[in-house]
Amino acid sequence: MEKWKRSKRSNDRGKEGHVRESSNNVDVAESWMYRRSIQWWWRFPRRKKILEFIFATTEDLQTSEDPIIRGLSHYDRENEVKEFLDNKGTVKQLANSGLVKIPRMFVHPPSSVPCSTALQVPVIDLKCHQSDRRREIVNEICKASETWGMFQVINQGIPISLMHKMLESVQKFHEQEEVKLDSCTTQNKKTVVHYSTGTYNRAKPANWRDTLVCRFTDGVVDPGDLPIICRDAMGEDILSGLLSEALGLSSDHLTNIKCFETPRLVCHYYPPCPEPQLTLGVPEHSDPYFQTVLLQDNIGGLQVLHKNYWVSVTPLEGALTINIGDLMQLITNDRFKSAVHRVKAQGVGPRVSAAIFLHPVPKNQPRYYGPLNELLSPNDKPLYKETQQEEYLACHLARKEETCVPALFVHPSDGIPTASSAFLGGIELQVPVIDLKGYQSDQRAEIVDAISKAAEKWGIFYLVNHGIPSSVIEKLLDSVKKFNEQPKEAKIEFYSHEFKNKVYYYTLEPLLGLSPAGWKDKLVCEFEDGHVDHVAIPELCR
Ligand SMILES: O=C(O)CCC(=O)C(=O)O
Ligand SMILES: [Fe+2]
Repeated sequence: MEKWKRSKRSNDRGKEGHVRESSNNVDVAESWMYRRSIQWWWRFPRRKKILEFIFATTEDLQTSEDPIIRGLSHYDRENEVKEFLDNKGTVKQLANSGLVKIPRMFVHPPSSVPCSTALQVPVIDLKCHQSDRRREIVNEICKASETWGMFQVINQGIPISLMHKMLESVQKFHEQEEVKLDSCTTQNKKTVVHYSTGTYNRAKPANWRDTLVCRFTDGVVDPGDLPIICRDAMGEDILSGLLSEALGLSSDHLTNIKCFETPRLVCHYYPPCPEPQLTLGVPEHSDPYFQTVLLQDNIGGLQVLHKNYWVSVTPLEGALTINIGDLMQLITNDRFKSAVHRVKAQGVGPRVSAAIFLHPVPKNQPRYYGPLNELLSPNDKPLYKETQQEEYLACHLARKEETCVPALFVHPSDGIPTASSAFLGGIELQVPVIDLKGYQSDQRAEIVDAISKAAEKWGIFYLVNHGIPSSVIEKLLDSVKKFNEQPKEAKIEFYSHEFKNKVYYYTLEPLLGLSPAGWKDKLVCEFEDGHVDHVAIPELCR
């Protein structure tokens, strides 16, 4: 499962991530590097960001309206979190305080994926689903689940007045004079209700929303525990039948294997945000369950990733949004796609939504799910091993933790595995080590032979006994470290993208281009004519 997630993301990014320069006006008198730097510098407006970043004061960074610049500013997160929690700890409370700049902890890195208004999430009319239109509806659901992983349904039989009532009650809950966090965490045998505005003890950006979660732990849902709209189970019986048929299975198949056994109700409240371009209500994710049924109000903000574009799920009166989850993708062996989606913060609102996540059987009766045999033809390989929900969830959460690197630095995966053992399939995988001892005497022929082989096969090798004292090597590494660890002010005199200089220090070079940033800062000292200009070198490194 982990594998597909990574490659899926990286493919998406890869498509737009690698734009190469073409240099048609070749002037042989100029060095390639210099020409390229000039082209970059003038061609892309992102050079402005570099200038802003270099010359910014801490205050400029902290108040910039640019998410890249603001996101690079340092801040005392612990203090911000404390202040937020001391001040009642809800985003609604924060929004109501009249602030014009959002706290730094809410700043999310910008997405490198563009938005599209040309594409439209499918809308499927379920009217007459039990009669002559059923075949047509099943086909539409099948196509939408295979290509989008998300669609809206209308005429599913739930009265619009009930939908409004549900959203109103969510709004009322969140707008209570004082929502007491502790008293909301009630626990009885059947239901756990948990009110939260997020987890702040991680380095990840905080989300611009408050959330109420109701979990029905043992799978036995007491209708009295549920808001009225959920008592109709959001029409999930209808959908379960239609989805089963869309897969060519009998209509009770998904119900029989208990895909939708345990619902979890999540009620979100997204207050209006003074800087909506800097934050997110829900960051990019897929739902790690079988299916989600979502009711949203008319504010908008939900977006789904499709063909490498963010596409808005336009609010439609009386519609429910159906979202295929990871486990559905797993049992259909990738036929149905789990939708990657996010919720953008809005300047207006509040926005209110209620989602029902459909899980399989509860924790105390674990059940394993793998690609369904019924869906595998003799030539199909199951793409996933069997897993149970808890195991999958743990994996999903761990993966979420990994991805807190700003989008600017995310590189597409090359898909090449790393050989962690020295032997792979019986072949020795170790970079050659060549001992230079005796290179001027009897060992010379042997050494030359080893170098020739290593150069042909590997293109890289270690040298030992090369005559450079280890104290010199240590000193060099130490000076590199010391140079980089100096305060910004000490390094700024070397900061340059003019590759004509003999010594230059730079970082974030891709702000000039379109490829992802490297996780490094770089000091370059060029001695083209073999003449080392000591004065040009930073003192620490001489
Ligand atoms: O509020 C929404 O529109 C979507 C929320 C969501 O994606 C989630 O809770 O997983
Ligand atoms: Fe979601």
